Amino acid sequence: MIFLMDMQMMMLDVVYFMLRGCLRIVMRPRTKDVSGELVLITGAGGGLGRLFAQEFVELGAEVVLWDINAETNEATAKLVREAGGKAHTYTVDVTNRDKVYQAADRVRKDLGRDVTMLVNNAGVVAGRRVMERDVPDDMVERTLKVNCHGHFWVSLEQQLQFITKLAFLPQMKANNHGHIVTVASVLGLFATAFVEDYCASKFAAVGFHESLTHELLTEDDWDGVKTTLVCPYLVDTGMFEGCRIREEAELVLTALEPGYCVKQAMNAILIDQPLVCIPRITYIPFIARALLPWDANVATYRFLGSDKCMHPFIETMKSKAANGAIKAA
Ligand SMILES: NC(=O)C1=CN([C@@H]2O[C@H](COP(=O)(O)OP(=O)(O)OC[C@H]3O[C@@H](n4cnc5c(N)ncnc54)[C@H](OP(=O)(O)O)[C@@H]3O)[C@@H](O)[C@H]2O)C=CC1
Ligand SMILES: CC1=C(/C=C/C(C)=C/C=C/C(C)=C/C=O)C(C)(C)CCC1
Repeated sequence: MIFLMDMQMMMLDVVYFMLRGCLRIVMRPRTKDVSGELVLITGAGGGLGRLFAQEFVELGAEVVLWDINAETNEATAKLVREAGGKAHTYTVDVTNRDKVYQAADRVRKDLGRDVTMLVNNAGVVAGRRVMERDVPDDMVERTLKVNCHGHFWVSLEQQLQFITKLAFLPQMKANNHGHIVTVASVLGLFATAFVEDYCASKFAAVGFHESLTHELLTEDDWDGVKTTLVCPYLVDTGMFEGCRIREEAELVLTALEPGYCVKQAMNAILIDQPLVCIPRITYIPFIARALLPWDANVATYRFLGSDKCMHPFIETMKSKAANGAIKAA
């Protein structure tokens, strides 16, 4: 009897959330206020990280900028300060667990408050063929460490703060709010050829986000801690320079402007949306991957030229390495 009642409730929930999802496409829910939040962004010196910092500051938040590259990180801080915002920079390699914990401690001591929002954005790509042994083993490991393990060290540290709040700081428990943003990729939802290491790291980041989200939902005391998974298609930041699909397909699916990508991600974050694929059309291959037979997906990938989309990217990286623009293996 209880089982049947539970099943009825579950089905009502399913219908309700499906209807709500449809309604949200036409009627945007209210956005939350992030002014006064302390937002930590990893990879803040890079294309998307910098824009995230500027967006949050524009909305009245204070930002803590982490990057392995002190110079680009400072450049982001300068832009933020010029816009009248508050930025605090820390040179941190997110793959170094101990250094991450030390930096988190320093942030807490320096600012006298806890980080309330975290954007796990730092990422790398080798841009060489793993299966051809063009990528040194330590570079494969680095991709996994930055794009996946880093999320653990940075988030766990922040998560521990939330737990500490709940255990030791009842007034903060009453506030019960926070947000963990995982910047993954559409390549964490469906894969393409020649980027095995990158796809593995992004699929792992998606798994990390999903499990964490489920975990936060198991405790009522944590229901104010939100999560958002950001899965962009190719963005014009230079990270995947040269990556191309079939010319005709590019008319529908062009590389994203970094500013557009971050604005879309912010829209999702501000309404506590758990997942956003940018642009929306990329939900189709995500769903198709699960619904269509494998060979049917392969046929569409071939037709769209997405099976070989990384060839020109790898060639670009090779010539960059040959010109000394990036470090060769
Ligand atoms: N560009 C694209 O097409 C897409 C990107 N993404 C994801 O978006 C995120 C941002 O990418 P994007 O802005 O384009 O890339 P960028 O290379 O411009 O930015 C990444 C930043 O992360 C920093 N970083 C690298 N390793 C570490 C580390 N160990 N610790 C701390 N910081 C580190 C980089 O420093 P340095 O420059 O010194 O390496 C850089 O400043 C990444 O996670 C990426 O995977 C997702 C979909 C598409
Ligand atoms: C595989 C694939 C496609 C191409 C995807 C590409 C080219 C993604 C590039 C993503 C990048 C660079 C992400 C970085 O994190 C299409 C055309 C959507 C069709 C479905 C299958």
